[in-house]
Amino acid sequence: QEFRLQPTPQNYTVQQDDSISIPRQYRLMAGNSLNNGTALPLLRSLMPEEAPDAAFRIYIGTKGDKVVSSYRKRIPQKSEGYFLKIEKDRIIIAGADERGTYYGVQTLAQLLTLDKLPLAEVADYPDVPYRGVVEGFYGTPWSQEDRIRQLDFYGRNKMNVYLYGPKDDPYHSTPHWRKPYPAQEAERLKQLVDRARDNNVIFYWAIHPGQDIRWNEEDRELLLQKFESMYQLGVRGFAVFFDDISGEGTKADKQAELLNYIDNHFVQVKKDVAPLVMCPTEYNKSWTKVEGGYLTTLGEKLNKDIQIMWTGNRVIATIDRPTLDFINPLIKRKAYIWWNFPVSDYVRDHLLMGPVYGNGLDIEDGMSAFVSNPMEHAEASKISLYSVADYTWNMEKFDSDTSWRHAIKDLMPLHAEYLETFAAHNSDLGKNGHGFRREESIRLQPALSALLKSYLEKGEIDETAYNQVDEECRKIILSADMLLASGNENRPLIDEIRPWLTQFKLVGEYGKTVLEMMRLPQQEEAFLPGHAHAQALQTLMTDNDARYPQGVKSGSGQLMPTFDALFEASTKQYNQRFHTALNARAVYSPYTLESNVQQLALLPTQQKGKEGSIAPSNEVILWQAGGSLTLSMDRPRVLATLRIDLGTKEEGYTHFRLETSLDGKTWRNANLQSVWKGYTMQKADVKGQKVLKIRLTNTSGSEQKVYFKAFRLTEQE
Ligand SMILES: CC(=O)N[C@H]1CNC[C@@H](O)[C@@H](O)[C@@H]1O
Repeated sequence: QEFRLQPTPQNYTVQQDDSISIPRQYRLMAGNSLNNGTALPLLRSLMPEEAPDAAFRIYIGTKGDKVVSSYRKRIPQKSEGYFLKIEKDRIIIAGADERGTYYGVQTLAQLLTLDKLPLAEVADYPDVPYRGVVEGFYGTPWSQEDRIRQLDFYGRNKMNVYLYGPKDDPYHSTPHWRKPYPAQEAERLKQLVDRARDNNVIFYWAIHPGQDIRWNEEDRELLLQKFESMYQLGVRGFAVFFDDISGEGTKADKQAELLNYIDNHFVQVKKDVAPLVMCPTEYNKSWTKVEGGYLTTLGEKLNKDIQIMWTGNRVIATIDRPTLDFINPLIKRKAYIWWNFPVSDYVRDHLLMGPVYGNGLDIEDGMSAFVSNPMEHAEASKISLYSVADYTWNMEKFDSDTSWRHAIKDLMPLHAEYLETFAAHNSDLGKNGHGFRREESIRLQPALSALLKSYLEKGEIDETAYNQVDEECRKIILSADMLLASGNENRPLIDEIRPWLTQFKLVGEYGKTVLEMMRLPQQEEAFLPGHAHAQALQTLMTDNDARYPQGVKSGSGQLMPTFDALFEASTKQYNQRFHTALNARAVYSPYTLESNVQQLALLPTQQKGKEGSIAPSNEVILWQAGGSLTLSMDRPRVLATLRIDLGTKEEGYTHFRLETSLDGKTWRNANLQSVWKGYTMQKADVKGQKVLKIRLTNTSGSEQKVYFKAFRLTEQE
């Protein structure tokens, strides 16, 4: 693929017919303003040979430095803007500010990867003021090495903020947000803060106190002391997240009072701290009752420089002009977008490796920030993050597919074609509680549907489509093997996605086996081995790695549904022809969920062996009075255990009634016994009971706010 600068610059011209060889030595003319910045160290790391008498010169400085005064008018008048010019005997890098100058050097770094330096002129600046990542997901927090690599990646891609807020860090959230980090963790955080500075990234440390904060002076002082301890580690950006909580901590006026206090007595006092950021409890439109006044209270009371985060019209949503036209007037400032993609903590059996698309290309003026909440798989998230960097720097010129392909090449240049095959078929989320879906297997979709359509409707094989799908299955198997054997090119990535690569290969083999079956439903003997092999592959694809209790899904959007449908159709044909009863069901979940509780209705059910479950939800569930959830079996089954965790203490369960039924008409109570304290995990005494349905109803007469952390059953052997 052709060379491109990343992110796409606002203005970039090259003299086509000319270039210079990269100077071995150069005389550096640097402005004083850069003395303790990171632009010079970066430049020196790229071009090591400084020589006072060298003919070639590099002029580098920020607006106001004498050394670049003659280029002053060429510097874009925009925060973090820069002017870069390569001439025969000199390079000029002039920034609107220190970070702009640093970005000019990052752009030069990319040009230096070419064999010869083009006589280029770049006048560049970012569209969105704050661009980057919020590590804000549930699940295994990123490791120290993950974060170091991420910060270097943000520097190269001109992202300027990283917000540290992993939900499962006990010192970020309940129970230890009031306590300073133990020495070892503190030291690691200090390393990250230093690495962020090297990459000109503002390191924000976020606190998530809302689940148990008390609105009193003691907690306020404890929170400020915690911020002070982080400031001592070098942190210069602070955030308070009030998402996914219920109870006292959700009050807007109290939240505003606390934030203003922090702003007035900490942020404004320190003078070298970035604007305070907060995540509201009502952080998306589907949960907001405007007349309730939560958002307007924040909009009116919060100091104007405090940033307010927003995930869009729903928890997981793309961002467009109507989204911003709704929220900005309410909060009386530009929303600080928290984009919940490619986060996968609600679909942990999937990887989200597809293109970044669906956000408006004309909304740069409507937001103060756009930060992505990524997957717990740091390296794999870089495909999306590369494109988020591209999109937020130059929105109008953003091209989703071009950016996606370059993101893949950036991640694994030597294996890009194989990683692209893998990523193309691992992008949809599958059925999920948020109803958010993505395109998958886009290029193969026409062949998949043509193959299926002709086979189902006419029992015929569309040879063109057949050959395309067959060829793709070959590429899938090859890609999986090539990536698994790719050695040190990007070992951290392969370590993260290895279970999905193994699964991906099985999907390819399953596809080939099903394609062979399609040719044989009239052959009494020859059909059988293929059918048996297909079933073996189905077993291997569902009983995958015990280390991934949440399961591992690959190609679930298009490939697997097509292959399963073809497996069923060919087997049904065979059974009709030879009056046999071969199993013709490929994918089979014996459990179905029905609910009139909006946030539960779409949750997928899972089965692994004798265990059945409803996928948990991360957010607080607004469970209306009389609302119920019913899990139905395909036939009566004998239960061993049922575990339900609503994340509430003992008394919370008194608001609910659990019932079982054998026929869906007559119901009997199953009472809930507590099995351990803390977040009470509940067990229902259904041992040995044969049931067809299980129903959980809010019988309290009023709306209940609970979590939905677990709903798991086991059947008797
Ligand atoms: C503001 C927000 O989205 N908070 C939560 C809850 N919503 C999305 C989840 O997947 C989490 O990753 C996220 O941390």
